[in-house]
Amino acid sequence: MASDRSESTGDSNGDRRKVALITGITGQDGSYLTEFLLDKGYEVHGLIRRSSNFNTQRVNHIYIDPHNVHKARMKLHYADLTDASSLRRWIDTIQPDEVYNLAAQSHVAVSFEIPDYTADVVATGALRLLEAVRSHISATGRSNIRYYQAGSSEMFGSTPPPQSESTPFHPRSPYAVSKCAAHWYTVNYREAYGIFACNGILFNHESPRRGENFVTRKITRAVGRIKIGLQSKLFLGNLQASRDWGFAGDYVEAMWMMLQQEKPDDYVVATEESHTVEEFLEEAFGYVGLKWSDHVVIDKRYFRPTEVDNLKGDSSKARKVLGWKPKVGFKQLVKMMVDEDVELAKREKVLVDAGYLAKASLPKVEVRTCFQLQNSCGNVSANDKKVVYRLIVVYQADVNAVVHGEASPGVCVCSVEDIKRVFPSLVFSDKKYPTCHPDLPGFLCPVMPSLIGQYSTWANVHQNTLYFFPVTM
Ligand SMILES: C[C@H]1O[C@H](OP(=O)(O)OP(=O)(O)OC[C@H]2O[C@@H](n3cnc4c(=O)[nH]c(N)nc43)[C@H](O)[C@@H]2O)[C@@H](O)[C@@H](O)C1=O
Repeated sequence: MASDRSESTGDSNGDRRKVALITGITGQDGSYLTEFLLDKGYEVHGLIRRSSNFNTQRVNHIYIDPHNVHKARMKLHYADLTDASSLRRWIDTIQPDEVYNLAAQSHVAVSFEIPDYTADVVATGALRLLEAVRSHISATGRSNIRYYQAGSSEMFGSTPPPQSESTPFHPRSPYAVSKCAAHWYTVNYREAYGIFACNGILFNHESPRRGENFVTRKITRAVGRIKIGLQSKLFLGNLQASRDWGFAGDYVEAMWMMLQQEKPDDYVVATEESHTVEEFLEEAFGYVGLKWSDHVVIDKRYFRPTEVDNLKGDSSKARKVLGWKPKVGFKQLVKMMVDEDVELAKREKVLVDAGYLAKASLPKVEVRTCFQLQNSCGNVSANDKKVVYRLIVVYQADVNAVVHGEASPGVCVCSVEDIKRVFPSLVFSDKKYPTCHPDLPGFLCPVMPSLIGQYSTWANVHQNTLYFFPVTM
């Protein structure tokens, strides 16, 4: 994996290539920036974290066997923002012209769960990298090295829009506080040591490569799977939060532009348009002819202890000084993501239909009527016209993942259609297992929460078992 820069830093004319070092190269932005820099003729080195699973999916299409030194202009090295010695060693070895610090624990909600780690990587990690650059310059005299720090609109937090470079920060999560620290470390190293260091304050930027637990991708993945019949419900948190969503491919160009200026500075990068999560839903589901309200269920677990309500950037400085502007608008971005995720769902469907995905992710399912449960509603006759039957699934996390597109164990109530979609091989006999009343509304019948509370405490309710319960109308 490792190599130094001396093997391949010249192009075919013998001119020295520019060399970039990227932390976070395996992420969404890292992959787009790598493609962008390779197109510009750079040699790109990426620092990656050791993981027992391969985590390089987003750059695999760029990777060329490093034994082919003339072609392999992207190289990967093991390092970690929590390991100062690895950062200094790779900067000394690679001798980059430009350093892009894109690595982070970047999930805002997760930062409430692992605040210490988030601060270590996002805040102190940036400090370690700046310090590695500073000490490298001091040891080698290579003072032309340029540093880019990935800042975030989350730093503005509760400060009302529009937000520009002069808007005060009011961070609302451990992630955002850590990004503020990284921002000010960068300013301080610029002022204290004269390092060419820039902060890009990027508003939300999305793409088909976005991680699947950020809200836009979570929505477009679900739209694809719902459209293809692999999923029926989507669980989300606060739909009223508003974000300025742009296309990640456009934003990496702004990062590079900042480092090509005469003087280092800080820039807001944004589309200057803001939409709520609900508007994103409307656009994404509407694009494939679905109604989001038929599928979305609000789940409190996705609400954050402190929310950022409204982000809308003022990127006039970047537009004026850098000459940057976004090429992809909101509708085009949603369309691009949904199109890709419908294709992805089609590929998943092939595996499900061939029995491969189902084998891996679905346990065997048993079907029972409530009459088979001890002390249950055996006194209700299946022929009683006042009684309609609901299907209750008691399931494990992996079945749940298919039913809901989420992953937590529990009890859920769904329609027979949902169950048929999830378990296509189940045979439903009207005689043996009565189906739901056709007029029964929606997904969760109003009487069902009490039933769930009642039955889920039963000792003899089995996992991976479908139960029919009678509901008196
Ligand atoms: C610029 C900034 O951009 C990103 O941070 P984010 O804005 O928190 O992004 P997100 O997609 O996680 O949430 C957007 C909004 O959507 C709401 N929301 C509702 N329901 C769900 C939900 O189910 N999941 C998620 N993730 N969010 C949900 C959630 O409460 C929030 O208001 C990161 O790249 C970050 O690294 C960064 O720097």
